Amino acid sequence: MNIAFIAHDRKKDEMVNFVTAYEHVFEGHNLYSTGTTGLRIMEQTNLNIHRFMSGPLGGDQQIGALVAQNEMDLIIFLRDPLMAQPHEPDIIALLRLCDVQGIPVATNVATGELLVRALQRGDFAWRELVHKYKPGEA
Ligand SMILES: O=C(CO)COP(=O)(O)O
Repeated sequence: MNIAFIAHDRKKDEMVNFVTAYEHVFEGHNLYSTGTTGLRIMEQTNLNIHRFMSGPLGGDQQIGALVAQNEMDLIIFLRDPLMAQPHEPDIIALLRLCDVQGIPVATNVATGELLVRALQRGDFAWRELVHKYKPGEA
């Protein structure tokens, strides 16, 4: 599965702890992140993550481009609900595209845990069908 990690600054420690706890689950998947989030996770784990630009510089939009193509299977996006972000429109756009494509997205650790356990159980197998039959393809 293609999985993306994104965390705002005051949520980065929480993200690192979360990914570390489930490192054994994530290690078998293709991992993506915004710039600084991915750096922090890679410093603390043995995971290999494809890092896009930092969020304020367009990283959310880069991940959004994969979502638009229905190529992202799961997004863990730990947003900071108590601090305004300069790139708020990019954040809203990414979440909107997740809803357009029906992509599972967790915006807090509690939901993240549920989705990761579902991933472990094989509940994401339907995404393989999505990858197989992309819109516009025969
Ligand atoms: O701002 C972000 C998401 O909106 C996260 O970006 P960084 O991972 O580069 O800090």
